[in-house]
Amino acid sequence: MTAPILITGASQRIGLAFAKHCLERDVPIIATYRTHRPAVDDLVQAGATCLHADFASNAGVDAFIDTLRAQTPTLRAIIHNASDWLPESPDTDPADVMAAMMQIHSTTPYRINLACRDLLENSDTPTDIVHMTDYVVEKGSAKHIAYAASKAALDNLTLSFARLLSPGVKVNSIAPSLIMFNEGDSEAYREKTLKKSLLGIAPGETAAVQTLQFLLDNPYITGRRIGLDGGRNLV
Ligand SMILES: NC(=O)C1=CN([C@@H]2O[C@H](COP(=O)(O)OP(=O)(O)OC[C@H]3O[C@@H](n4cnc5c(N)ncnc54)[C@H](OP(=O)(O)O)[C@@H]3O)[C@@H](O)[C@H]2O)C=CC1
Ligand SMILES: Nc1nc2c(c(=O)[nH]1)N=C([C@H](O)[C@@H](O)CO)CN2
Repeated sequence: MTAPILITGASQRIGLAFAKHCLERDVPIIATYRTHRPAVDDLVQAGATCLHADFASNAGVDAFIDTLRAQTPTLRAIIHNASDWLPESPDTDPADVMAAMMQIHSTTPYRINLACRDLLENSDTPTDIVHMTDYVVEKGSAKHIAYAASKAALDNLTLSFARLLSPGVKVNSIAPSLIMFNEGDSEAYREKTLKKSLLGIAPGETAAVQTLQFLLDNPYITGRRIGLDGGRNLV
């Protein structure tokens, strides 16, 4: 029986694309969703186990962990993909922005990794944790300060968990910059953002899926950050 891959935040965009990619390769998937979309029903139809989870509170994280552990005795990988891209705003208390960003991007992966390490270690072949971070861990962000700090915390979790879980579990980050736009992004924003990298494109979900698969397939990379950013660091 092939151990399943857990991917969080898989009801849309990159998470959904990776879940579909795995199912097409007959790799079992446990996908979390917060919002029930038709895509969740499609994943179930395709054979995925879809679990509702809201990681905004520790109670929600712990309830998910209990459900996950009742679902499977082993995992092939954990992909921490769930994320909110919250900007600072005059309407929001900065303390609330920081708390929300740290909760989803740092506390949630931290608690799940510690509580579920045995599901990864119960394997006679290498297993993986992948943290989806962001290029801004290198540079910060003037408009998403708490978001960037929380992704930098996640980037650092990669180093600690790589040390803690070696040699059985590889732990890496993927640090994307623009992968895909959001509905409603203006033409002006799109034009400005495309110019931020050398390659000047929004590659789409496939670029992230390819990078995830590369890490799962590679037996000799751990504790590393893979920049998926079109050369943004050189602009
Ligand atoms: N898209 C891009 O260009 C870039 C993406 N990244 C990173 O790559 C990853 C994937 O990006 P993308 O696909 O755009 O991500 P999304 O913005 O689409 O978010 C992924 C999912 O996270 C889920 N989520 C958010 N908050 C919570 C919560 N409190 N509890 C449970 N689930 C939650 C949402 O669930 P639901 O919809 O079900 O409510 C959402 O579908 C993210 O970590 C992102 O930060 C980094 C740089 C660029
Ligand atoms: N959870 C999300 N994080 C991020 C998103 C997103 O849509 N959801 N988008 C970006 C931008 O594409 C940014 O990289 C453009 O410079 C960043 N993070």
